[in-house]
Amino acid sequence: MSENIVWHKHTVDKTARAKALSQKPSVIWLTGLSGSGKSTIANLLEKKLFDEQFKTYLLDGDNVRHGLCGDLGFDDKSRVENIRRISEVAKLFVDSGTIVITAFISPFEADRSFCRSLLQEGEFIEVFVDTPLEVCEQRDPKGLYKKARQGDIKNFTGIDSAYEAPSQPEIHLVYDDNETAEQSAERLFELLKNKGYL
Ligand SMILES: Nc1ncnc2c1ncn2[C@@H]1O[C@H](COP(=O)(O)OS(=O)(=O)O)[C@@H](OP(=O)(O)O)[C@H]1O
Ligand SMILES: Nc1ncnc2c1ncn2[C@@H]1O[C@H](COP(=O)(O)OP(=O)(O)O)[C@@H](O)[C@H]1O
Repeated sequence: MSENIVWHKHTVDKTARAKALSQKPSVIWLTGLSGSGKSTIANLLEKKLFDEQFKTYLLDGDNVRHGLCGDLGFDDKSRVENIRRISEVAKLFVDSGTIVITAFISPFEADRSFCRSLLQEGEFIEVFVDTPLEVCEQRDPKGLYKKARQGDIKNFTGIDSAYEAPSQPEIHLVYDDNETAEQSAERLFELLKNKGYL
């Protein structure tokens, strides 16, 4: 518990780091079903930001679950703990002056709100990658929906585990049948710029 632990205030703080990096640190939080395009779009978006000299870091569900959250499964309690840890890590990155992109299903509104509550006003940008379940299931890039339908995976989001869609995301990236992943990433990039988040 933290009752006997005192917070150290450092001389070099977030404001100084952000100024040195000439950018507005933030968390661009992508949420959506498995196969909705979070990882693909996040990856393409990071490349665009990187190419424009922004200092970024991408936290991705599958990767984080190999290390920091390698001990967690997919029951509701594990998902809550997963997002709690990621939120705290994202906050540290923001403190370092970085623009963080996250790509997690993050199915529960309360957990996404928790991350928002850790940050200052304007630092949390929720992006709803709103691809319908039928499309995600048809894509099935890792064959997981097939396994879930066969009963080989339990608690699969959208099948037998809940997804709570964001009610007021900063950006609602609505699925477009004719759009490539590159075009979706470009659309997101332009929305972030036009809304003044970058
Ligand atoms: N039961 C179940 N439900 C959903 N997803 C599953 C499951 N089992 C494994 N996977 C794979 O794990 C990835 C999701 O991890 P996340 O950390 O993003 O999930 S969560 O935010 O804690 O809900 C998810 O990655 P994405 O497909 O990129 O979303 C899946 O590849
Ligand atoms: N417009 C699009 N945006 C994102 N992904 C798309 C799009 N069109 C097709 N895809 C494909 O859909 C799949 C999405 O998988 P992925 O990015 O891993 O999703 P998630 O991280 O949400 O599970 C990839 O195979 C990607 O190439």
